[in-house]
Amino acid sequence: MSNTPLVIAIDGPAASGKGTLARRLADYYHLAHLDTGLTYRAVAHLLLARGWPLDDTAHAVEAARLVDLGNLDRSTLAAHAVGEAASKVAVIPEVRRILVEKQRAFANTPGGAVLDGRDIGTVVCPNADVKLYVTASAEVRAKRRHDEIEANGGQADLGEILADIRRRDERDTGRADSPLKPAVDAHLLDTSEMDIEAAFLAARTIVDDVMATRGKI
Ligand SMILES: Nc1ncnc2c1ncn2[C@@H]1O[C@H](COP(=O)(O)OP(=O)(O)OP(=O)(O)O)[C@@H](O)[C@H]1O
Ligand SMILES: Nc1ccn([C@@H]2O[C@H](COP(=O)(O)O)[C@@H](O)[C@H]2O)c(=O)n1
Repeated sequence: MSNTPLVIAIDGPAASGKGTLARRLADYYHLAHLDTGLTYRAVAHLLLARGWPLDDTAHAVEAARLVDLGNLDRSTLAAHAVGEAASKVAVIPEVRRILVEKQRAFANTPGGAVLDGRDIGTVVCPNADVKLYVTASAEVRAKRRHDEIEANGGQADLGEILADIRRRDERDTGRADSPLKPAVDAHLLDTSEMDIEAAFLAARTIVDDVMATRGKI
């Protein structure tokens, strides 16, 4: 087995299950994990908290510089409205440049890392050892997000969530800078008909196969 640190890049649309897979894979292969969506959420959260417009580049840049990867509070940033706002600040190239620099530094964690987001395989870690593009139909993703909100004691309307997911997909795939798309060398994983365990097993099989081919395991 080689000592080269393993870097796994996971991309995909909202609620596709990439975060769940990233956490499971990081745990299994003993790698550090970064949910890069939280970095865009942190910028949006700061703008919202200070009452600054989401398209105000100067303030968004200031907020991006303040993002501390060691201090991303998932519970504060998880709110649906913050996710929506994040996809608006994510279109600002200057914000992306600052956050991508921080994400790349994380990817260089000595023991290896898993990063999940929208542009990890294409922009942040183009040389990642393994790239996964995790997807599922918009209907399946909306149902998963709906069930997640209800399981956490919230109330959710499936139709509204589906509309939000479609809007977010459009914004993420349609922006000029670093749009969401599979890297040419990404392995596609459609989890529409897989539960979490099946998706994890499929992802592990891909990682193990790639690493075996490259002589790293
Ligand atoms: N294969 C699966 N089958 C059923 N439920 C799943 C599956 N994968 C993930 N989930 C559930 O779907 C919800 C969304 O998953 P997750 O948060 O991992 O998605 P995500 O792609 O990281 O979303 P976002 O980009 O919005 O953060 C969670 O409640 C998770 O438990
Ligand atoms: N690498 C990334 C990660 C996220 N974004 C944007 O942030 C929004 C929120 O992300 P979540 O994964 O937490 O839902 C997302 O809709 C993207 O617009 C990004 O651009 N690049």
